[in-house]
Amino acid sequence: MDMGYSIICSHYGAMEEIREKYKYSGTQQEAIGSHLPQFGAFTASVPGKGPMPSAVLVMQISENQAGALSQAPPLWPRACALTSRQTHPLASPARVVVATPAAREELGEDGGPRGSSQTTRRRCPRARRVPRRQRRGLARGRAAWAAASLRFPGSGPATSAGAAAEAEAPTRLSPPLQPEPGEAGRPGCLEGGVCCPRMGILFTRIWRLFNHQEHKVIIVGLDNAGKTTILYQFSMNEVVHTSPTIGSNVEEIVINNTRFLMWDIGGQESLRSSWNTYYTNTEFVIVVVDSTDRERISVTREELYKMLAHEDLRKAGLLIFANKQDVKECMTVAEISQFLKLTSIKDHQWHIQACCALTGEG
Ligand SMILES: Nc1nc2c(ncn2[C@@H]2O[C@H](COP(=O)(O)OP(=O)(O)OP(=O)(O)O)[C@@H](O)[C@H]2O)c(=O)[nH]1
Ligand SMILES: [Mg+2]
Repeated sequence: MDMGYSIICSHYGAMEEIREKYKYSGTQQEAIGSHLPQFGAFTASVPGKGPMPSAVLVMQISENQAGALSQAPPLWPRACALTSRQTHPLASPARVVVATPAAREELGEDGGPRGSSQTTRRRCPRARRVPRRQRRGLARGRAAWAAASLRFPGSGPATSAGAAAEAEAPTRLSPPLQPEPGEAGRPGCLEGGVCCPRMGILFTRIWRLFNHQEHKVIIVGLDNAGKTTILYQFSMNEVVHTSPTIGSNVEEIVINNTRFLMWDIGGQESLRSSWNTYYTNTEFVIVVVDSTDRERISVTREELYKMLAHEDLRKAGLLIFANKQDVKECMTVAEISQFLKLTSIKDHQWHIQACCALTGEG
C-alpha cells in the first residue's frame, strides 16, 4: 500500500500557497472539479507516491465543501467522514484535518499531529504494527501536519477542546490597507468619486459604513474578467497564477475587525446559471468587468440585470470593477458605465471603479 498523503485545498490559491510554503515541489496537482463541480478543490500527491494515499490533510475548506468531498467515492473511497470545526457553514474557510481510517490507525485515534501543544493525544495501540517503510511516509505526514498547524494556528485534533479552539482560532488576516500619499483623487471612478491607491481601500471605506461582524460578498463576472486575481489581491496582496474557476473560491479577509467572506464564483457560461445559489445573505456584489472585452459587454449587462432582479439581492450594494485598465485601448469607466446603463439602476447603491488586478491599483 502506498503511504503517501494528499492535501486537499479549497481552491487553487490555497493549494499554491501550501505548495510554496511547505515545498511540495513537483507535486502532481489534480483538479477534482469533475467530481465536485460546485467547488474548486484540488489535490496534491507527494511525488513518487501513489494516487491513493493513506492519509489526507484537508485544509482551508468550507463546511459544504467538506460535505461534498466526503461524497466523492471515486476519488476518495477510503476517506472517512470529514471533520469540520466550523460553527457556521459560511463562517470562515475551515481548517479541516482529516485522515482515512488507515491513517487514523497509524496517526492516532483522532488523526491529529503528535506532540501538539494544544491537546493531549492518545497513542494508537496499533501503531506498532505499522511497518518501518510505511512509517517513513507517516513521518512526512506528521511533519506536514505540524507545518499545517503552524500555518493555521487553530488546526489540531478533532477533540471538543480542539473544536472550541478551532472555532476561536484566528484566520488568515490581511493587514489593513493604507492609502498611499499623493494618489487620492486620481481619475477612474464614478459615483461618489472615492479613489483609492490600493485595491481594497475603496471597499474598506464603503464597509466602514456598516458595523456588522461578518459580511458576505460575492464576486461575479464573465470568465476571464479577473475575479480570482482580484480576490487574491484583496486577501494576500499578491498576484496569483490563476486557472479558470470551476465552482468557487472563498476567502475570509479581515479589515479593521470586520470580517468579509468573499466568494469568487466561476464565470464560464455553463456556471452562470448557478450564480444564484450563492445569493442568500449576500450584502455586497462585486461585478468584475474585463475592460478589454468589448464584444461581451452586452453579455455582462444581461447578467448584471438578471442578478439585480433576484429577490435575494434586493438589498445588496453593487461595486463594479472595470478591470484590466493597464491594457491599452481598453474601455474607460465612463464607457463601461454607459454600456451597462448604470445610471438606470435606482434600487441598488452602486459604484464603478477602474482597476488593475495585476498591480492592485484601484
Ligand atoms: N492585463 C491584465 N490582466 C489581468 C488583470 N486581471 C486579471 N488578468 C488576467 O486575466 C486572466 C483571467 O484572470 P482570472 O482572475 O482567472 O479570471 P476569472 O474572472 O477568475 O475567470 P473565471 O474563473 O474563468 O471566471 C488571467 O490571465 C489574469 O492574469 C489585469 O488587471 N490586467
Ligand atoms: Mg476565477
